[in-house]
Amino acid sequence: MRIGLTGGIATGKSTVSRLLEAEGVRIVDADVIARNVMNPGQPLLEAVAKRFGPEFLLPEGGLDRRRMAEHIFNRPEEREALNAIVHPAIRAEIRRQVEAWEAASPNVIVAADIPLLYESGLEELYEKIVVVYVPQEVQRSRLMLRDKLSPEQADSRLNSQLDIEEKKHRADYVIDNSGSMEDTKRQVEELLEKLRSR
Ligand SMILES: CC(C)(COP(=O)(O)OP(=O)(O)OC[C@H]1O[C@@H](n2cnc3c(N)ncnc32)[C@H](O)[C@@H]1O)[C@@H](O)C(=O)NCCC(=O)NCCS
Ligand SMILES: Nc1ncnc2c1ncn2[C@@H]1O[C@H](COP(=O)(O)OP(=O)(O)OP(=O)(O)O)[C@@H](O)[C@H]1O
Repeated sequence: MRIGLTGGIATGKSTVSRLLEAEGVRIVDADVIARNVMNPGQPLLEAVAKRFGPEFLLPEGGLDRRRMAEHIFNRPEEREALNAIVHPAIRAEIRRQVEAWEAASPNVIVAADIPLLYESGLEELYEKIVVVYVPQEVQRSRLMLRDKLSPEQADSRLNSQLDIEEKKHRADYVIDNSGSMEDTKRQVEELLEKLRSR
């Protein structure tokens, strides 16, 4: 069974992924894949340098992530340009990993953790979609704290994504991660019970 796991930036997708993994769910992580397709030497980096300029690459050959983040999160057209270069490769690799887990064991539950699942129109690829939700104020303060961002930097990232309330509204299942870790863990267990009894 294929589950899409999404939410907004810093709502707790990785936290929920770890809880699911401890219960035997196989995880495919789009952020990790996105990083790997831009490791030094990866062909996509050439396309990035061609479109954005060589100053977006580090001397060691990898992507200058900080610089690219500053550049794209306030500029929708530039963000779209980066997405157009990297998203096809990310999608192909997500698919490859999901299929590999399924081929390895027939009854497995695979959860693909994809922050931009709705923004990229990937709903149809998953049987059920789980949204990890916190209210935007909680999201904003956890984001600033974790990534040491200014309020302006945090807001530009938040504004680059579909509103978390909209994602909650569209979800098949919602995990509310605004309470304690224990509370989230209980919800994850309940979710798995529902998924396994289907
Ligand atoms: C811009 C980059 C270099 C910034 O790197 P940085 O290390 O600061 O952030 P990181 O990759 O850990 O992403 C953190 C979060 O930002 C959000 N985010 C990242 N890219 C985007 C984007 N193109 N649009 C909207 N939100 C995004 C996601 O919620 C993600 O979980 C990097 O995010 C990137 O390469 N983005 C393009 C690929 C992408 O879309 N990745 C996210 C989904 S697969
Ligand atoms: N229930 C909770 N209570 C308090 N803090 C939490 C809780 N869940 C997660 N956090 C913290 O909030 C931050 C965001 O969580 P996490 O990294 O899991 O989010 P994410 O959705 O995976 O983020 P991203 O989209 O950037 O990958 C982290 O610093 C995490 O430690």
